Amino acid sequence: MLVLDGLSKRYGDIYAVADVSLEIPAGGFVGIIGRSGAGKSTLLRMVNRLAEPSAGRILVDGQDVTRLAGRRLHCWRADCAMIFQQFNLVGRLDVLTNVLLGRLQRTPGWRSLLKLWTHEEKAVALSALDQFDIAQVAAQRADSLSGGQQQRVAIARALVQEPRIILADEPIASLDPRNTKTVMDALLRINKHYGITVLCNLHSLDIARLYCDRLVGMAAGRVVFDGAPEALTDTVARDLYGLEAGEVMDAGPAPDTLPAALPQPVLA
Ligand SMILES: Nc1ncnc2c1ncn2[C@@H]1O[C@H](COP(=O)(O)OP(=O)(O)OP(=O)(O)O)[C@@H](O)[C@H]1O
Repeated sequence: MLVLDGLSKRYGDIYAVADVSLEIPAGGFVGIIGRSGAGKSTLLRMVNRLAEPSAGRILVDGQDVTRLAGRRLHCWRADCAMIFQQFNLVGRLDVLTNVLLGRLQRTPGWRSLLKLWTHEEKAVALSALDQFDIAQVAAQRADSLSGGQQQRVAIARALVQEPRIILADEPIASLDPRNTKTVMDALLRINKHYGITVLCNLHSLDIARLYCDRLVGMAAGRVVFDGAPEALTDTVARDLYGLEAGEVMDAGPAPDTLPAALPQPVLA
């Protein structure tokens, strides 16, 4: 169980995140939604301490990760795999090596320094690529792949990290609809097949409703909605997004009719 307890982050006079309290049981697929500047990225970045909270606590199975330092903080960061909008691969390295980089924090120091991977590690990395249908590009340079392929490599890298939580910050923001579906399906597979908790910032409300089992709506740093996707009515969504509502919502069909118009998630 991940518990955010009165979590805040202040930049000067601005509260990017203000007094957020959430309980997230292991194994959930939680979508964090809200308009630009609502505090979604800052919230995610506090979970793995890329951003230091100004107040509040983060508890994981009762352990206060806001107080961790040194090796224990390093271990916590290894438990949280991050997926970014811009993939964050090393473009000049081949795909397999990029995936193996996910093992760095779990590899003894001298081997990680020399980037000496065992046969078993390479097999695991290849198998991760295979799960997302991209094993055939393992030897290619990462920067030669399409955006959707690169994001699947990033997800494979996250998987070999053996995380407890995946923090995905707008993972589909730069992808077309077909790649959006492939990448969201990959995240869903990791969540359902391996039971890894996924916290995912999403701009598209329709995608969030389709893939997540819980939505957390943020506005001005605060949580203003927390519930099942079905509970998020169009009226609440319009309040949440204000002027951006037209961009993130379909023309208004009820959630139970949305899947017909959207790509269906695929669980392999
Ligand atoms: N390093 C920083 N320094 C100063 N202000 C910041 C910093 N990071 C975020 N903020 C501010 O905090 C608020 C929340 O930003 P955040 O990026 O968390 O929102 P968001 O919901 O993820 O938005 P977007 O969808 O546009 O990324 C914004 O007002 C932003 O300008």
